[in-house]
Amino acid sequence: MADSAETRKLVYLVTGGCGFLGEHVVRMLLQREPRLYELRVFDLHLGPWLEELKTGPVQVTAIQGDVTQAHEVAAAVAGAHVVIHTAGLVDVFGRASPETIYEVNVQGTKNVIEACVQTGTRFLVYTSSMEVVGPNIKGHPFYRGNEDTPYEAIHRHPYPCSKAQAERLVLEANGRKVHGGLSLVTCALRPTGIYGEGHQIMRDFYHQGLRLGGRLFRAIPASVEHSRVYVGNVAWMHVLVAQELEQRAALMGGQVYFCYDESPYKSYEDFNMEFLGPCGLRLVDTRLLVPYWLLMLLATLNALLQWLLRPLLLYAPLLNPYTLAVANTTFTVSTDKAQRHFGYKPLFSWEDSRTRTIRWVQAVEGSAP
Ligand SMILES: NC(=O)C1=CN([C@@H]2O[C@H](COP(=O)(O)OP(=O)(O)OC[C@H]3O[C@@H](n4cnc5c(N)ncnc54)[C@H](O)[C@@H]3O)[C@@H](O)[C@H]2O)C=CC1
Ligand SMILES: CC(C)CCC[C@@H](C)[C@H]1CC[C@H]2[C@@H]3[C@H](O)CC4=CC(=O)CC[C@]4(C)[C@H]3CC[C@]12C
Repeated sequence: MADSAETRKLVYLVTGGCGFLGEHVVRMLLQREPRLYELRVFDLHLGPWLEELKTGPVQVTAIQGDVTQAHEVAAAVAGAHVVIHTAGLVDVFGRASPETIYEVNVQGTKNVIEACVQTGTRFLVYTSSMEVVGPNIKGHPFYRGNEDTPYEAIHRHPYPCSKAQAERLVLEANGRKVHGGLSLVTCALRPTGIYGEGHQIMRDFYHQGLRLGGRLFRAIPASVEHSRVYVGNVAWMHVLVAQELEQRAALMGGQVYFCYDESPYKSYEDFNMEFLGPCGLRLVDTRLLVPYWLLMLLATLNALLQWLLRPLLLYAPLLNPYTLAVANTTFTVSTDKAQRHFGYKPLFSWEDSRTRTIRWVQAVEGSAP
């Protein structure tokens, strides 16, 4: 569509717009939404990179705010046509308290919904998570499942519990009357493990490998497969849903969609090695040396240490009972619901996603050959 002033009339708000996914959503909107007049980026922590975005035809408004504060959310939402709500505490490492996780992920989402209703914003896209489904506390595998696959979604950990509650609130809000008398149209997207430029856990793995002399020690059997999805494709799905939600409200309203692309099914560690291998790391297979019971013992000791040290410092290693359980339970998605409902196709191929991620690891860690 030609870039002309009369086509630019929409106001978008992205909460969590300075996060790993949020930044990619912001940049994707600027590249792929020709109707954009104003892009509001709402985050607790604003990134300096936002300044470079203010030189284009779209008005980029940086809003430092807290989704737990209803009045701040209402002020940011007022006048927006679409809200893409990605803000959240993504914590399975014990960094934040369960109360804080609930406050941000559930109460924060309630505040966004109520702000849409009070100010008349009609379209809300929520970033949910695969964790709303599983893996469950019984360790049941979810093998090539889709949005309709029966699965006993039982959670105890604060993070998946909070995401499940928030998703339910968003879906239940679909159809509510907003200020002005029209209906709210909501939709929730469920990414699996997101990877790509800006993925902090990938960076943590790389640093761990450097500390261990260029080696990482396998803790997860190669047979345990996880679905992963490239951040650029997750961002693209968010933008496409936002663009299609008005025209396809009857079909898409109140629906959930897994985020997927052509990334291969692999164990979490083997998948990471697709990027860390070309950066010089090697995965040492230690399944004979480090049996599961020993890993469970180490994970439990980490949790105990975290609890003991909490008054003094934050000790939050990757390995804890929850991450070990999730990593050791197959969770793979096979679906085309997003394509059937709103024509989604991945924007980035697996080869492109892999190359971009490798280049990012090499660039940020100075390991380029
Ligand atoms: N990283 C992953 O593998 C997956 C992430 N998700 C979901 O995607 C969303 C984004 O996750 P990531 O980008 O990975 O996390 P992130 O931590 O990089 O980004 C979250 C953003 O939300 C902001 N935020 C946190 N608390 C806030 C508050 N009280 N008020 C305003 N902003 C606040 C943070 O400052 C951050 O910029 C989250 O909702 C998460 O649950 C879903 C599936 C997988
Ligand atoms: C035994 C090892 C030390 C474990 C290392 C891998 C773990 C840190 C990660 C294995 C699976 C990851 C989670 C999964 O991708 C699903 C997720 C969805 C989200 O919404 C947020 C992130 C996460 C919980 C993700 C976190 C890291 C793992 C537990």
